[in-house]
Amino acid sequence: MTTPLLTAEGLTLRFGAIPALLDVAIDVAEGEVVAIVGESGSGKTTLLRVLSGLMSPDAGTVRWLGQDVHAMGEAARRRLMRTEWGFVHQNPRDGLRLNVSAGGNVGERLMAVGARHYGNIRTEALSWLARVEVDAARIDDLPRTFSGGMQQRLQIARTLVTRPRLVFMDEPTGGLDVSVQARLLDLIRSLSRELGLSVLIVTHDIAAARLLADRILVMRRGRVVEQGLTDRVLDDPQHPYTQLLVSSVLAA
Ligand SMILES: Nc1ncnc2c1ncn2[C@@H]1O[C@H](COP(=O)(O)OP(=O)(O)OP(=O)(O)O)[C@@H](O)[C@H]1O
Repeated sequence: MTTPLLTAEGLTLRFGAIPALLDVAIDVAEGEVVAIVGESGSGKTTLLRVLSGLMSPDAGTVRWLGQDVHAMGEAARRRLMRTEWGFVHQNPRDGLRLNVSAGGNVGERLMAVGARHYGNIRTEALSWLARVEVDAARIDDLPRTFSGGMQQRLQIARTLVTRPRLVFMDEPTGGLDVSVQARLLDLIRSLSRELGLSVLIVTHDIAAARLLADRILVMRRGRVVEQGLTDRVLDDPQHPYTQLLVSSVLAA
């Protein structure tokens, strides 16, 4: 078995009386897509924030290649965010710079990891715009003139251009039209396979989890109530809550 890139155990975090995370364990292997599903308020976003070091747990550890994420210090964590990790936010405005051109949004990430040659940066930005199906003619336009789906595809290009090993995605298709969602999910699936990315995706959309994920974790009230290979969890759910979740999708 390959050594996991990210491992976490015993994660517990309370907001006052609210237990957002209770003894959560998770790991993500190289090239693996793991979906975290569950109802609103079950702790999915909090888990993503704790795993990516944005928030400290009351108890438990998170390790990246064996290194304690919460003990490594802000500078080292920021470096990880620029290099080996990527983050795709639900709202593209949280992941893009709206007053910078589309090409600039992609190019400045390359500059942040040391690229200096303007021609090469522009060529790479153009190639990434093509990969995420944004018309090359829009390279100098500001993202605010883009549709929601285009902004999200641009955010993906900006995130992936530096070839991270692990990408955290928080409801990346939330708030988009159904047809736009489907196209975006296909894009995420093909890029993650092509690049051998590890992805940790939070979603309340079971269909999205089925399409993308190798493994699923089901959360409820801060706990992981069930986890396993995607087909096993969705076709033969063991926990009553997962059964409810799956049957409510089938009934919809
Ligand atoms: N900063 C905070 N202060 C107080 N309570 C919080 C805070 N962040 C989250 N919570 C609470 O912790 C619990 C888990 O929230 P979280 O956002 O992680 O759930 P979620 O599964 O991501 O929900 P959603 O799908 O609606 O985004 C909820 O009860 C929420 O109200």
